[in-house]
Amino acid sequence: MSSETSPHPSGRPVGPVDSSRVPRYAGPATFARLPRLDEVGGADVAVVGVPFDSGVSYRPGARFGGNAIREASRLLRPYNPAQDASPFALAQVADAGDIAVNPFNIDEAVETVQAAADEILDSGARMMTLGGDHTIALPLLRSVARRHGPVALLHFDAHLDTWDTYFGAEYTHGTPFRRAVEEGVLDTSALSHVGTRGPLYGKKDLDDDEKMGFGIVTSADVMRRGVDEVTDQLRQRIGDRPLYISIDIDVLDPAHAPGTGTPEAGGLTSRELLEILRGLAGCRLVSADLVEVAPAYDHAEITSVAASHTAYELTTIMSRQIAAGR
Ligand SMILES: N=C(N)NCCCC(=O)O
Ligand SMILES: [Zn+2]
Ligand SMILES: [Zn+2]
Repeated sequence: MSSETSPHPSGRPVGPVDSSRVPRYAGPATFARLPRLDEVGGADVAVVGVPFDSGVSYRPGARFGGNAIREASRLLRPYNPAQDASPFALAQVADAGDIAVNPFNIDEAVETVQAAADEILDSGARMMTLGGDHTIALPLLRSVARRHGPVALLHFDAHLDTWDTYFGAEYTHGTPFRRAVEEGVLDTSALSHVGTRGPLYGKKDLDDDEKMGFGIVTSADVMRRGVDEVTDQLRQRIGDRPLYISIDIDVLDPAHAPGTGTPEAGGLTSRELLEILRGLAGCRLVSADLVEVAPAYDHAEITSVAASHTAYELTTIMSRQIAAGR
């Protein structure tokens, strides 16, 4: 397969396969048709799949999310006009494959994800994870905090995911951010949920969440106040802190993302999500995850296409930061 840019030893990043020469539906899928990490030796941004969904409370299937996003990402192109940037020319972005996580033992899976993330971050790369359920945000945040100290968090989700336990279990997809606050891996002066909606177990859910330091921009706030105002507010809260963005695809309305495990009506449009992300382009984004894509419930790749574009905006933000030396 031919590549658009020359190999890394020449000093220039290896870009995606040229889709004007090799049909975009040909060959095994990597994210955005980028090279595999082992083909380029090292990366500035490592895209990595996390095939894990043993922490879910309802529909399973997010273990298949990473590969569905890779398949849908075949249609991404190398220039991002919304951010006026060619993300894969500004930095070496590569597909690092999947982390081999134990589906039968959540504690072990959490450790495996953390160890794999440590290895990626220790190489100096930023990390964009694809797939998995929201349980994995905890080990990813532990790893990011080990490198950067407590980070600002922007959490896009229908749900708070700051609940305490399910069936007595501490590590589930509904509890990662409570654990993260307890463990001190988050900068509690800069925590925001975006897109929150839907029924809760009780008002205490919100009281607990506020005590942990979270601010909430609900899905209805985005609709009423508009993308620009909301994004300004988020940007101010983040400031120059190292930032982690965690995106649960169920932040989107089920019309925009049916392929997910715990859908809630009344969510963001994919246009709103993409525009909010673009408005965060100047932020010091150190790593990000995109979770809860469950392809078995998807139709016509609606969810995985939205997810692939979301990951594209995130990798563009990271590449621009790298090119700017931040
Ligand atoms: N989709 C995520 N991450 N969490 C949803 C948990 C909602 C619940 O079962 O109560
Ligand atoms: Zn959710
Ligand atoms: Zn979630």
